[in-house]
Amino acid sequence: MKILICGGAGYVGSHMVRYVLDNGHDVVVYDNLSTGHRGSVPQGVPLVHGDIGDAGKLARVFAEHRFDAVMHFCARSLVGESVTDPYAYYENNVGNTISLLEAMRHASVDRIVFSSTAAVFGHPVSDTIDETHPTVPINPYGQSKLMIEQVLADAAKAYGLRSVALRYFNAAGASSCGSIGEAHDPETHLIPNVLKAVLGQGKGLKVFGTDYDTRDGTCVRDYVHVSDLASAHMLAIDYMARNEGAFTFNLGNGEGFSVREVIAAAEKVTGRPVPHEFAERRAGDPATLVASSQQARDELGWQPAMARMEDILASAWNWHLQPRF
Ligand SMILES: NC(=O)c1ccc[n+]([C@@H]2O[C@H](COP(=O)([O-])OP(=O)(O)OC[C@H]3O[C@@H](n4cnc5c(N)ncnc54)[C@H](O)[C@@H]3O)[C@@H](O)[C@H]2O)c1
Ligand SMILES: O=c1ccn([C@@H]2O[C@H](COP(=O)(O)OP(=O)(O)O[C@H]3O[C@H](CO)[C@H](O)[C@H](O)[C@H]3O)[C@@H](O)[C@H]2O)c(=O)[nH]1
Repeated sequence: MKILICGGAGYVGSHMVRYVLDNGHDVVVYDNLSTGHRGSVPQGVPLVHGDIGDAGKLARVFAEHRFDAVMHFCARSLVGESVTDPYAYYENNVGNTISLLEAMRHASVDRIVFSSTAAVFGHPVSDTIDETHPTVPINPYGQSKLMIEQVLADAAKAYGLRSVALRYFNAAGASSCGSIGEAHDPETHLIPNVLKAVLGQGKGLKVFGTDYDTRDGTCVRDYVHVSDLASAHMLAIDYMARNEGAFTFNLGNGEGFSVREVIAAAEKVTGRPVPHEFAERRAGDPATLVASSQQARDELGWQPAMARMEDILASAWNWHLQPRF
């Protein structure tokens, strides 16, 4: 197969590129490098430096290659920024995604895997979140992703588009070879900030909130390894070959870790203390987000291989010791 990976220079996308290549398929990366890195795209993989909002450039790429499917990782994805600058989020995550979908339609490419998020659910009403959980996003980021899930459902009916929206919980970890990892600037995610604190990098780790209704007062999240997210995308491509329509799956390991537990596990894995201080709650953080991924296991045949927190942290630590870009 030949797959167009939009956002393939970013964190999750660059792990996807390697996974697709390792499985013997061809890849073209399309990325505007707004948050991605040229250096994270492997040598020899075509990288088109372009924006998915640029209909002309997209049309040329679709005319030049015959793609079997698209994987779409492009987004703005900072929850706080989405609250202060919602236009930018709706423009990129909704408007530009529709431009990509239009380009696919014109080129008769009818399969897409879309990066959705646990942020579509808002405040959970059950201990674990499955696909039947209500979707009531509490910020424009989550809302923008939910809007595209709706667009994909409508496009299935109107144009016969096949799609799988994968709602990742908290993506984490790095490639086993240590060549790529999580390199956002600014970095807002917990695990990289914990490991930077170990290394004395960054502004110092702050634990946002200690008065949540959780076992130790800090927020609980379900961390899922990037390579397991990648395997789910390949399974989603297989799934679309067998099934017509628009589908959504939740991707997590079904186990929650509090911020304090992540810090403790990082101290164990690195053998070093994690300097940190306690701070006010961060706006827009639900207390607990834990997935039920039974549907992904049953229907996609998904089996996470790096589900243990120690393994996730060890892979991230390996990269943080020698970040390449
Ligand atoms: N990281 C997580 O924990 C997480 C969790 C849930 C969902 N997601 C979603 O997964 C996807 C990937 O996340 P990530 O952490 O790898 O983000 P990232 O910022 O590292 O990667 C996004 C990539 O898309 C590119 N991009 C953005 N807008 C573009 C545009 N208009 N045209 C072309 N390229 C564009 C960026 O340059 C970057 O390379 C996003 O859609 C995000 O919302 C991430
Ligand atoms: O320096 C930090 C960073 C994070 N946290 C806490 O650690 C937990 C995890 O925070 P992350 O920023 O790592 O991830 P989020 O849970 O905020 O993830 C949200 O944003 C992601 C995209 O950035 C995904 O879309 C995801 O689905 C969505 O829930 C939160 O309780 C947060 O308050 C800290 O205490 N200190």
